[in-house]
Amino acid sequence: MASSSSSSSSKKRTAKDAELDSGGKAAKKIHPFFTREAKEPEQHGTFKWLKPLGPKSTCLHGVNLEPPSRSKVALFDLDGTIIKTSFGSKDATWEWWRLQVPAALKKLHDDGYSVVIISNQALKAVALKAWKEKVPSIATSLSSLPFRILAATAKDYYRKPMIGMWTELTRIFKEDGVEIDKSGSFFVGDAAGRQYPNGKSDFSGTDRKWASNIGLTFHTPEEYFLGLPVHANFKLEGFHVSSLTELPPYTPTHTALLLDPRIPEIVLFVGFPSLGKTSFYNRYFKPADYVHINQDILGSRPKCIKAVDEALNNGLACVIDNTNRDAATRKHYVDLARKRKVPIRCFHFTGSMELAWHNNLYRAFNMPPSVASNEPKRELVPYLAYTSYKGAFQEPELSEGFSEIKKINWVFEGDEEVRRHWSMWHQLEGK
Ligand SMILES: Nc1ncnc2c1ncn2[C@@H]1O[C@H](COP(=O)(O)OP(=O)(O)OP(=O)(O)O)[C@@H](O)[C@H]1O
Repeated sequence: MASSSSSSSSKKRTAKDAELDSGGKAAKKIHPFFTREAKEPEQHGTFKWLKPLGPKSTCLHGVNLEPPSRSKVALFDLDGTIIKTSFGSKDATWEWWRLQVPAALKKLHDDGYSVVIISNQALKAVALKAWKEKVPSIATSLSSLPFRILAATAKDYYRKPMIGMWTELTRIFKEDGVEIDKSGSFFVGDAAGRQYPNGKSDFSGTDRKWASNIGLTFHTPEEYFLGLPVHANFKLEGFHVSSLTELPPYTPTHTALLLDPRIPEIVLFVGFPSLGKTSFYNRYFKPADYVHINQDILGSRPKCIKAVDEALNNGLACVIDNTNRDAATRKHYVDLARKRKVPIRCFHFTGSMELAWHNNLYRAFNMPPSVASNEPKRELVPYLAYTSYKGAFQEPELSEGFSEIKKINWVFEGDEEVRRHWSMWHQLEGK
């Protein structure tokens, strides 16, 4: 089935598939550079690169001297904050962002803070190699300052504004018996979404989003190092769940979700990947013993059709939980319903592509343990699956042979902790 072919592979993604990033492009594979170095710490003067973190070693981890784990943490972005931006440069030269920076960092250490640098560095291998040489050279200039650095080298869970580097940091501190005091800690970064009177704006708002996701006080470098007034005019771009309007869970039409009296029928779902179709099935149809038909699980459309046929033979109703994006795909099931003389209802999940992509990132990277322990582990579905759904989508129509089309709206379900995670900024690239 064309519509679900992209999502169908998603439940069985291999590690290779999972390296696809948003935009459907092949993500940077982990360069052998990382795997070679992973074994031994690399010592450069007082600085050493430790074993990279994460299942795919995509989070570089280094320390200058022996940084103490303290409950108050002063966190800094690197490029455009501690040093002048030289992003992607292939040489290891650098300059302080402003001359005040080293003394300010030293003072924080003396005042009882842990100093930690948090950086996005999804660079090509040559630039990354230069960058890895640059950090020890910065450390040499800060030789008496113990600090820790974490750097996300891929477009994954570690990349700001995703909170992976924070999760690792809290874990490292916990191993030292230290709970980070969020209210006494702060983050300084230049990617603040600032809008300027001349019409220009910051290249992104990623640092401010990261602080907001975690609940940390945020400062720009100008505010923190130079004492300039707070720059209040900022705009964070991209999808945030606060933009969703509240809607009823489904359109009131002539039938309830479950038919009364219950008869064998086909319920066919239509909607972007990760828009909550399976969750909806589990919540409403599973308890009513509807058979779950899913091409990701069964492997092919003929197998789905066979399974539907068998369910109907046994007097059961079933749900086709695929993306079913176009009329040609849906026709296979409409024809089967006609042949078996049972009704077929279409449930169209109307949430946007932005919401679906957001849920995809949430599901792959940011579900709280209470949800993750109840759902199968799912890799990130490539962005291409969303754009191809959108490109080929045909609005379902009664004339296709449905007895009813019900619109299913997104309604958040979950407790405060689930909402906290789901409401974070989820983004792998762009603004
Ligand atoms: N109503 C909801 N409230 C909160 N979270 C939800 C809700 N529905 C789904 N989710 C979460 O969104 C993510 C995607 O949901 P789900 O896996 O059900 O989507 P799907 O449409 O079946 O995806 P696919 O087509 O890729 O199989 C999951 O992590 C799920 O926990």
